[in-house]
Amino acid sequence: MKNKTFGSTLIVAGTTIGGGMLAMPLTSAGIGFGFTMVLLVGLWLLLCFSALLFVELYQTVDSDAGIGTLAEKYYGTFGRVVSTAVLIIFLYAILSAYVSGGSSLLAAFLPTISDAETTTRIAGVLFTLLFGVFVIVGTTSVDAVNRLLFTSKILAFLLVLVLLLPKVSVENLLEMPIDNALLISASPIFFTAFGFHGSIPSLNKYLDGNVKALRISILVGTAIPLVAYILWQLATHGVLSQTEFLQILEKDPTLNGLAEAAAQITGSSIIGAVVRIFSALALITSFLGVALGLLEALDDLLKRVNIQANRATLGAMTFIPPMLFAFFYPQGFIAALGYAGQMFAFYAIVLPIAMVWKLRSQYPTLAYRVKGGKASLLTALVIGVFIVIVPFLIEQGLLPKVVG
Ligand SMILES: N[C@@H](Cc1ccccc1)C(=O)O
Repeated sequence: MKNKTFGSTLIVAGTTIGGGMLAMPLTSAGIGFGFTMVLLVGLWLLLCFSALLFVELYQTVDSDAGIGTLAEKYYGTFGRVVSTAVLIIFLYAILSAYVSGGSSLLAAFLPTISDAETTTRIAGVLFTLLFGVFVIVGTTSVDAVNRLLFTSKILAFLLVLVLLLPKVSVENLLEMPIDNALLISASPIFFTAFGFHGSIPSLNKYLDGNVKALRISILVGTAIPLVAYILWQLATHGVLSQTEFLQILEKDPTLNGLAEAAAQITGSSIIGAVVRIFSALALITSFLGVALGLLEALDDLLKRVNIQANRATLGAMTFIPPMLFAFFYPQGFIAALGYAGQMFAFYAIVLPIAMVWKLRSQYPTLAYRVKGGKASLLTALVIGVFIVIVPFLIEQGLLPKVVG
């Protein structure tokens, strides 16, 4: 595959732009466009910074090391166990969510087999097999199919923008938050929307530990979602007034509600279909990146206990649990997803900061070091930990509720 840096950039962007993007406009309905921009840029900085910390860390280990191996290097067996558990549970939970989303999408195109539930289960197996194969074959094949799917996703998105942007009114964009605290309540959703960090080890391996290439992939690969999110918020906030937006939320606080409203306002009958195509592609490209990260996290774990599993076995371990979960115990992964923000914040913010803290005293002269010194490490840590607490504050009634 030619130009792996380009491919890796698209895998970062493809994994990042997923379900989070679809939830964002509903979550920020009461915030107004201006303040939503502040949230977007701030969280992009935070998550891009933490991803670059992994680049710094990878200078000190083999290019095929997983996050567990990194954690063991700096925090011993305890580090390995905690980070592996958190990472794997998180990736299983969101992969289950993607399998379940993918199965209902695909089921709509299949004839009914026996009954609706069986059809959905069969669709889930087909969906997983269809896209899982690329993951099992390897990063090169994920790169190839992701280029195609990501390009289609961007085209669908551009079409949505073409339909919506002419209807944007500046007045809508200038609306202020109905409650400033909503900005904080919305932060966990925006935070995970910039997530892709479980896939960094796979990409580092794919790029043979090339620091510059990984850095570029992360910088450009997260800048693409930032631009897409800004345009998406511009379109949705600009087309709907805050009152209209909040009314939709009361009626149907899902993507369907949003697509419906957009269809009414633009008078376009195809917008609903285009939004749905876009969301299917968002789901598939995220599925690919997350599954790749999970497969290699399992590989890293097995190697540690001296088991050399081939990719087919790793594939079975990656895909069978989410399928079973999605079909037989959906409550289980929904419960796990409830803690997605916390698990994600742990392995994507707290863990790399803790590791880099040690790394900088052990290796003071490494070629690449993320700018900002201790002050930015501490600031990122405080913000990361605070975001973890937000859902609890909402539960306690100390912060207003948002949809997401
Ligand atoms: N950013 C992804 C979610 C995700 C978070 C963390 C890692 C991988 C994926 C989405 O919006 O759907």
